[in-house]
Amino acid sequence: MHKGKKNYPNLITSFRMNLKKIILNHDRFSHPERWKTNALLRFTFVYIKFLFDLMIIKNPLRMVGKTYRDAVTALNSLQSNYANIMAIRQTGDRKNTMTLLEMHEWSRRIGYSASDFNKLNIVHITGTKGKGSTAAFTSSILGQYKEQLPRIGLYTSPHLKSVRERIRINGEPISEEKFAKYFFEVWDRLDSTTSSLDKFPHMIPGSKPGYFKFLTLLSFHTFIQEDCKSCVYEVGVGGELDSTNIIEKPIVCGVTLLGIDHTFMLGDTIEEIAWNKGGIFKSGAPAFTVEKQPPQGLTILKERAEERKTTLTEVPPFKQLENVKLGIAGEFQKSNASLAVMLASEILHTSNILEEKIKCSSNASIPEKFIIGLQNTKWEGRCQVLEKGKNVWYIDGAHTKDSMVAASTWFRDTVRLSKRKKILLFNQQSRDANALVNNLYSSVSPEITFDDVIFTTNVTWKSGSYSADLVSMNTSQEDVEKLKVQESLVKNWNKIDDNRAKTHVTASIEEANELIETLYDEPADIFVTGSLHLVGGLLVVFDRIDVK
Ligand SMILES: Nc1ncnc2c1ncn2[C@@H]1O[C@H](COP(=O)(O)OP(=O)(O)OP(=O)(O)O)[C@@H](O)[C@H]1O
Ligand SMILES: [Mg+2]
Ligand SMILES: [Mg+2]
Repeated sequence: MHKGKKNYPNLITSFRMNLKKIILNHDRFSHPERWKTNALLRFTFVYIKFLFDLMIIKNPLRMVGKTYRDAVTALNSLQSNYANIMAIRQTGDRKNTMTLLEMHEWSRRIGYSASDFNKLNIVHITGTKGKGSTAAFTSSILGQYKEQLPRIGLYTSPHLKSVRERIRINGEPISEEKFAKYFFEVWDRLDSTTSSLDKFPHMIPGSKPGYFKFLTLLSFHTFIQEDCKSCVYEVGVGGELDSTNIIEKPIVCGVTLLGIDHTFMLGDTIEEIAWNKGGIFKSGAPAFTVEKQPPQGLTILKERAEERKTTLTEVPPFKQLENVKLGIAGEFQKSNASLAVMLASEILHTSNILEEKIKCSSNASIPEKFIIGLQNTKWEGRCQVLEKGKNVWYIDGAHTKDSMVAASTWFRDTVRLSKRKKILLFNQQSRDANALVNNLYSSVSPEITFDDVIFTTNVTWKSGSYSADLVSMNTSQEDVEKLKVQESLVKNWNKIDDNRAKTHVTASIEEANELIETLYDEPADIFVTGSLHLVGGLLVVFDRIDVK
């Protein structure tokens, strides 16, 4: 038997030698009958072994504990963003100033310096609401220039169904195989290197970066390996101290709508939040922002731009987009799309693809390719309409006041003429869930009255488990188990709802979906909102049903 390394040529050689042995067996002449049976048995054995070895070669990760599932399990073992927030809450240390120093050190250990990332021609986007949508629009516009820019990277957060959604190339999540391959390359490089304990006391040998930092490093590795010509980066939280701020030379920066969120990390006022977001500005990279920012926030952004020796330009909604059906629904997406136009224009101009930058005024003329890119943008879980059987689902992962108002207004305007039953499916675990429901209620009333309201946990399955990709939840397990939040939401709803919709509580998303199926024989419009974890979990449940 050929004992060489398992690779394709060796496998063929070994297969051929085994066949030869079977044929040349001396039984062939002395005992022809016995030879036939033996030969058949041996041939079957050799053939099965060949197929088995081939499988190992074709899928090397499966056999050595480096599958996509293994990668997700390993990733989930890293410190979550939630744990990070809890630590900050306990220590009162909002400004975790070590983050960036550490990011440089982790990068060094996986074989890169920050200057390697500069080659990725980066668009860096921050803001409170609309980062992901703006990033998706920008990537889709750039994707229209395939000849000059064959590969566009896109790094966003959080994910809905699968963590792969965070690292995309040409708008598509990278494959499970590629995710696992690059994941373990980064993981193993971290395992085989160390940092000086004097300089980096947190980086004790064997320790790894937290969940988000790891994914940020993985995105750089992936985009460099895949030779991406331009990359669009969404900030995780804030800007100044975010791990994506290791980006030193973006081509252009964008700031979407500012609002109050992540106050534990960023501060309680719009000024503090704006200061943090303005931390991504870099000299040499012009910055753009949407119009109608809260004035105090805009003032701080302008100061930050000056301090960083760059310009900040407000982008008005472009007239030419008024009648364009954008790939992401919702009136407010017009401002995100307009911002994306300016960001893409900068990349295309510096790459010598567009001779002139697009003029930043409401009557600017926008090239046809831009319009097609905006129309073709795909972004699940934001103002998404899904028809399933007799029901229509209206899905939006809104979880802050502004986006709840925006999403509820979108639902109200989309279904106001429909005579169908109306159902609300809501989840929010860790924020002020009652306040969000109040925003929702006042935005849809009086036009929309719900027949049923379901408050669910964000647990995916009836068995009490989460889909593996959704384990990194920012949820206190204890609260989920006791359904505390949901019970309190029911009480609150009964206070605010004059029409007295029937209220229900479910312990999982799967259960909520089953309940909805049994509520009515007639069709219903179902509004799903409150958290991206609910939306992601529901889409996973739908996928399972579709497979069945
Ligand atoms: N300009 C806007 N005004 C109000 N709501 C918005 C705006 N843009 C997006 N949203 C809403 O915000 C939510 C998240 O959208 P998106 O993913 O684009 O934003 P994000 O900034 O990436 O949010 P996240 O904090 O979840 O990462 C969605 O519910 C969307 O409908
Ligand atoms: Mg956010
Ligand atoms: Mg996002």
